[in-house]
Amino acid sequence: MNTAIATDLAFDVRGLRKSFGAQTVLDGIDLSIGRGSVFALLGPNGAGKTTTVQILATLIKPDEGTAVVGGHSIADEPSRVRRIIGVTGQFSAVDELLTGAENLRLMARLRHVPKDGREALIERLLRQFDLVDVANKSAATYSGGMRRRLDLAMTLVGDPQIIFLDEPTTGLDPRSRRAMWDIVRTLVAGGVTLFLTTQYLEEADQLADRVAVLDGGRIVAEGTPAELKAAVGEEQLRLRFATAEEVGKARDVLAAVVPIDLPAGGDELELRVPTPANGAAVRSVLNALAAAGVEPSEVTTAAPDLDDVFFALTGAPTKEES
Ligand SMILES: Nc1ncnc2c1ncn2[C@@H]1O[C@H](COP(=O)(O)OP(=O)(O)OP(=O)(O)O)[C@@H](O)[C@H]1O
Repeated sequence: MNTAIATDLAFDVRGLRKSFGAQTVLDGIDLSIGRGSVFALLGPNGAGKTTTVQILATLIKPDEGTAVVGGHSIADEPSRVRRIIGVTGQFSAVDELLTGAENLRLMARLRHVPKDGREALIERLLRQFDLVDVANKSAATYSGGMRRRLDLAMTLVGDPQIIFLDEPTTGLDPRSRRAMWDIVRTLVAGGVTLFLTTQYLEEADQLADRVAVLDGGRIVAEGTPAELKAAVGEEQLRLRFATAEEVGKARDVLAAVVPIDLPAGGDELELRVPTPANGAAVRSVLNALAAAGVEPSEVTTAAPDLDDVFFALTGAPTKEES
């Protein structure tokens, strides 16, 4: 019996909870994600991103809560959910002993792609994912980027409506990361819904229509990347100093000028000061510093990034679990 629920939502998630032993990993997660959009679940290592994906992909069960994925309840119709999703995770489905083409062929059989369409599909995917030249080489010889592309190509066999990408670019070099982003953009143009997890703020910013920030088992913020950035002001002054001592001094001086805790910058020699990017505002910051005898070695203005958003929301920089 098909008890599909009519909805414009690809995901309708209410009150998901999950603990492992005494450790509460998800402490009440609600999500509404429209069809055809890219959603990014952003959080540091150990925040519970993979656990969320595993629950929504019906690989593990939540302790509490409900989720409707592509119109099907994960509790009542897990096999229907499985039929319309594809999952690429940190544990890839690629069989290293097989070639790229053989991996795709195996997946086509598993996904019941009709026999007469299989080879054409495999050729198309090899082309789409730039794997034609290595199609007949064993996957064990592939670079990290090639393996990730093959994994994603395998996920597309069977035309899933919803694709989970669990940290798709972790460990890839910048070039492979950009290549993966381009592939993701092509997928979205084709109409699929993407549920992406990432620790990279820039990745969420680049790809996602909406972002949710997961911290301490809860969603601490949700919105478009632009909305989240707006939460920390439109502009910031980035001040770089020569020594940590100068940074400390500047922090004390600016505490009187800017009435918020200053987030640390990309490294400990940078301070990020939320301020309008106009002459008067910038001058007042620099004058206050000069009066105290602290001179930044470098001054730039920039839009805040999602690192700043994370700091503003949680009072701490993104932290990996210890
Ligand atoms: N099967 C399990 N048994 C016990 N603990 C688990 C299990 N799966 C996950 N955990 C724990 O749950 C927490 C969240 O893990 P999860 O993998 O969901 O985080 P994550 O946000 O995906 O992190 P990462 O970026 O490291 O993959 C971690 O502390 C992890 O050790």
